[in-house]
Amino acid sequence: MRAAPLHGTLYTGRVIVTIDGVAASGKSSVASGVARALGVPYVSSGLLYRAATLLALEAGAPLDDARALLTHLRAHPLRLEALAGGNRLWAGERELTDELHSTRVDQGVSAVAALPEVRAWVDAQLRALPEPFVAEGRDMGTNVFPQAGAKFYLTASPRVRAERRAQERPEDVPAIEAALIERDRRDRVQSAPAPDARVIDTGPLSLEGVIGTILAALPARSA
Ligand SMILES: Nc1ncnc2c1ncn2[C@@H]1O[C@H](COP(=O)(O)OP(=O)(O)O)[C@@H](O)[C@H]1O
Ligand SMILES: Nc1ccn([C@@H]2O[C@H](COP(=O)(O)OP(=O)(O)O)[C@@H](O)[C@H]2O)c(=O)n1
Repeated sequence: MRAAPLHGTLYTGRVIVTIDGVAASGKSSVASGVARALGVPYVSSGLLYRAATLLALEAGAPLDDARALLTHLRAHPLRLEALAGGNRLWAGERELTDELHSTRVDQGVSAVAALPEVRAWVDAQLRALPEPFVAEGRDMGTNVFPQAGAKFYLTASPRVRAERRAQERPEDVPAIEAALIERDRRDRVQSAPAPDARVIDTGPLSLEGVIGTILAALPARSA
């Protein structure tokens, strides 16, 4: 059953929406907008993979060495602050948020995210967060929160995504597009729409249009 948008309504007690999708498809911007409309936080799972990658790069640890990475993560506990307006990521007293979207983290993160031990570690962090929230990433609707009441998967062409990302990165559009295509390839194993997810091509839509499409598609209580 389709129901009216729920602006301002506070759901209680469970994960209500998962928003997965390819790189730079709009997941965090859309998740933030949906979460604010619903009056709940959103959770950016990619920040945990990015933080693990940054710490490994800083330590000079090989990005395919799961044991070294987990030792490092245990020594530097990470904390995801799931604010509706924008997530923040801390390692102890140090805030990492502004360092997590660099080109070197972009390039390394898929290798770190491919390690099953790291994925299990991230999943445990996410499942420990207090519900309700909107969760965004690659496998929120498939692996981490399969019980979610409403699931979405965002796509857009590589060129559209690169043009958007070019507003946020120092590289030019063709370089960003090539890097996005490569990251999509490396992420393919951990990124597929859940069978019950609604796929939305964000290319022809505005940010507000995507948020509105999701809000309009939510069931009355995400039951
Ligand atoms: N129609 C749209 N849908 C989603 N994001 C859009 C749209 N148009 C522009 N954007 C912009 O695209 C950029 C990338 O979005 P972001 O939320 O960072 O994506 P992701 O979390 O998937 O990497 C942001 O600057 C966002 O505002
Ligand atoms: N649930 C998730 C979220 C992110 N990731 C990994 O983390 C990387 C960064 O994700 P992100 O959502 O922060 O960044 P964008 O891909 O949106 O730029 C992805 O390229 C994946 O390798 C994942 O494997 N599973």
